[in-house]
Amino acid sequence: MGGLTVTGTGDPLAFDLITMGRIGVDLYPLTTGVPLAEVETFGKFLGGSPANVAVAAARLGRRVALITRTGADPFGGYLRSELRGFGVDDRWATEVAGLPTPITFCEIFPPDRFPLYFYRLPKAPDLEIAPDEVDLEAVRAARVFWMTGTGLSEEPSRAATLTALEARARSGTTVFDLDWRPMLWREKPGPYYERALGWATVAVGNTEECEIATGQSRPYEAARALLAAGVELAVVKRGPEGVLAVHRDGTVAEVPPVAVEVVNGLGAGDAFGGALCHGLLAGWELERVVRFANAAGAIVASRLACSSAMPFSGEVEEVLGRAGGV
Ligand SMILES: Nc1ncnc2c1ncn2[C@@H]1O[C@H](COP(=O)(O)OP(=O)(O)O)[C@@H](O)[C@H]1O
Ligand SMILES: O=C(O)C[C@@H](O)[C@H](O)C(=O)COP(=O)(O)O
Repeated sequence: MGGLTVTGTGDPLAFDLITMGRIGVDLYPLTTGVPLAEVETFGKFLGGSPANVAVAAARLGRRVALITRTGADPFGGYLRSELRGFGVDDRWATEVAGLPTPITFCEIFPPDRFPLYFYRLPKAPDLEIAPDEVDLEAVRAARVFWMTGTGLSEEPSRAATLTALEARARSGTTVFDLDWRPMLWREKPGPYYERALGWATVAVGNTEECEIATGQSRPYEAARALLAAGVELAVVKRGPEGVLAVHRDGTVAEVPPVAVEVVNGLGAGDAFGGALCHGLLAGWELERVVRFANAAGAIVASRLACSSAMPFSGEVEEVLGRAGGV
């Protein structure tokens, strides 16, 4: 099977990747294995899954922008400055008056328990992205467009996300990150996930997210159900068990995990996502794309932070070399 081709409009100013959705400040304990009630020192990081994916791809040398909203407050300013520092274009990371920039705490209990606590009330500014504010020309021109399940949880973000998807009309590579954060939903996600799947060419999710999207949680069944829902490539992230990717043309890549000592599993999925975009943009064979993303995910699982922990290409290649990768 040949490489996976990402087509674009040929516009030299087009972004390699535009991600759309939430951003926030991650306030993560600087001590691990300690309950939140007893933590005394926290680190402040740019967070929010699609923001992390944008940072991950920028670290790998891609031209990236993020469509999001922050509060009109000092944390909003901090996030824009961080985006620029990470090399992510912040022109569409604008402010919403009257809503605070969200913050997210977590607890870190390695190797496999990392509960998240979202502070997004009364409403997260990123859910205020409106359809008429989205630069559809830029969205259409981007070689890869990435949106998330959480962006579908409330209006007007839901309409804006679906408008962006429809504008792409399945051209280029359009990724639906099945990203399921149940505490951020007040409705059943099924109908909205189904509509988004109809516009996506790639679906990525962990087994729980695949079950929400398709009713199937076993990797092969889930991948088949995602393909049946319309995508060309189904990617099932399996945490410490690695990854399964199945392409509509019959190509399968099943990759075991890279062994690491886990510090904080949060952010692994986003590292994986940014690296997946990078590999698809590079036109690599599916096996190489998935191995690269798998290694990027493992690297971030071995680090405390999410955004600032995203690996550079050389770091991923080094891990692949040690693991005997392709
Ligand atoms: N403990 C781990 N050891 C090795 N690789 C991991 C580990 N956790 C995650 N990864 C890698 O990162 C990918 C994404 O992590 P996962 O936890 O499945 O996603 P999410 O954070 O979205 O739930 C996995 O498919 C795997 O490639
Ligand atoms: O946006 C979130 O869901 C939480 C983020 O703030 C955080 O950076 C994170 O947990 C990312 O984790 P992942 O989606 O599991 O990679």
